[in-house]
Amino acid sequence: MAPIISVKNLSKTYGTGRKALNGVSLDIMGGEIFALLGPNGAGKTTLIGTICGLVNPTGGTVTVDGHDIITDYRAARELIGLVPQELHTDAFESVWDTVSFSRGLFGKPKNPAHIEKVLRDLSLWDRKDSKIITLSGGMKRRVMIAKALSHEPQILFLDEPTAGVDVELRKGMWEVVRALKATGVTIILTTHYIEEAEEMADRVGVINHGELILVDEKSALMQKLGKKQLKLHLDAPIDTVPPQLSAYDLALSDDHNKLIYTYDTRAEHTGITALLGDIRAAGIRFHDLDTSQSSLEEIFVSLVRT
Ligand SMILES: Nc1ncnc2c1ncn2[C@@H]1O[C@H](COP(=O)(O)OP(=O)(O)OP(=O)(O)O)[C@@H](O)[C@H]1O
Repeated sequence: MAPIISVKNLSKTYGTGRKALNGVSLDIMGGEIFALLGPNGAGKTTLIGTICGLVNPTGGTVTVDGHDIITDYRAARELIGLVPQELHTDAFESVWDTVSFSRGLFGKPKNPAHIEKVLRDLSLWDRKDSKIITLSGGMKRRVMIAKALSHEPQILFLDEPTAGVDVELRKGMWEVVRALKATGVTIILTTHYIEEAEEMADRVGVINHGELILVDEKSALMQKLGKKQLKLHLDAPIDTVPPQLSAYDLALSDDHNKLIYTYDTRAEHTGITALLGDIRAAGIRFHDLDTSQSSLEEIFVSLVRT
């Protein structure tokens, strides 16, 4: 199957000299949900903006369903719906009008049946006559999606769809995105939340300093990223990790008061039970323990290092 989006050796250097994309190549397959992960300033918005024709690349090519985004801009852009990070709609317009207007911007003839379907799919139908200003935050975000879907695109870009929303709303948004996938729309989303990528994506790409450092099936990536740490607070400091515990690859904190065990949350056996038994056998006592999950930021750092 040919990819619906094909990015080849894409580069972008802004007028300031800032290199935001450096030789990015990526194929997106029709019907998949692709999550683009990356720390602030990694180049996610620049990559999306370039594919959507909002940012001019300085090198490389992008085709959308075979249409070059520069030489065949209109055809490429028509296939794409973009939901930007910020909500900017006219607060005093009705839901129906604002979504219908978005369709008009693409020069598409009126199609009330499609607008109705989009609003129903996004659970906005009973608010179609409400002014945007009267809607909750979650509804406003769904209006942004409805606007992006108004011209019947095959591909939907969501830039940080759940940034700053509470857990409840985030879950609602995930359901909306899953339902859209079921209608055959290809979805590319950017996120800081590893949980979001884990919940939704078929594949995940990690971008850092303008380079795509990893693209993988979600399940494979989560295996690599799903590291947790167990910290044991010792009764008394120790000089070194005793040799009989060498199999666990333990680290000793700088103050020699804590033993740190890194394990894989998704492995069948974490090894914690055996470790605690062997620590006791080695005569080491501890009075407290805690666990922590590596943050996305830390994961990126470790990915970049390897
Ligand atoms: N219009 C611009 N002019 C100059 N530099 C820019 C411009 N837009 C972005 N940059 C720079 O390019 C780099 C990539 O920015 P980009 O917005 O693509 O990152 P991002 O991964 O989307 O970050 P965030 O998660 O903060 O949105 C950053 O260093 C940013 O400061």
